[in-house]
Amino acid sequence: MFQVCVRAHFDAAHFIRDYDGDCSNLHGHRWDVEVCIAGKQLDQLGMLIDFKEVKQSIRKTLKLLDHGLLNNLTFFGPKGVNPTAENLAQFLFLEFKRDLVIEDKRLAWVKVFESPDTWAIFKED
Ligand SMILES: Nc1nc2c(c(=O)[nH]1)N=C([C@H](O)[C@H](O)COP(=O)(O)OP(=O)(O)OP(=O)(O)O)CN2
Ligand SMILES: [Zn+2]
Repeated sequence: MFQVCVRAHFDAAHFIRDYDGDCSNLHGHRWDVEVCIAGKQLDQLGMLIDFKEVKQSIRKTLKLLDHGLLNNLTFFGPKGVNPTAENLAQFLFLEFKRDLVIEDKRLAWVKVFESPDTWAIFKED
């Protein structure tokens, strides 16, 4: 089994509703995002998937979030879930899964770093 992973980042603000502490105030992060695709079969070039393909898809999605307020997205709005690293990892997983054409491969996991020392991972069971 191979895994091909790409890292990208974006900057965005958020606040965590009902949080007992500073994180309920509006503040920003540089969010680092890692996306990994898994599969068994390499192509004739020896690639599971071209890094370029993955980067294009990720950059397109992250551009929509860059310099924005995550709480403004419906997913993280008043009727949605809080924009924690965990929920952001799930949100991005669903976005990438919809956008990436990966045929015989699968989206293995998405990792979201809120800081160099703190991160969350979402993957399907
Ligand atoms: N499991 C999670 N815990 C927390 C999340 C999260 O997304 N998932 N988010 C936050 C806040 O967004 C906050 O910005 C980060 O808090 P913290 O790590 O405490 O940040 P500090 O810069 O204050 O860290 P120090 O090391 O204490 O300076 C909170 N928790
Ligand atoms: Zn935060």
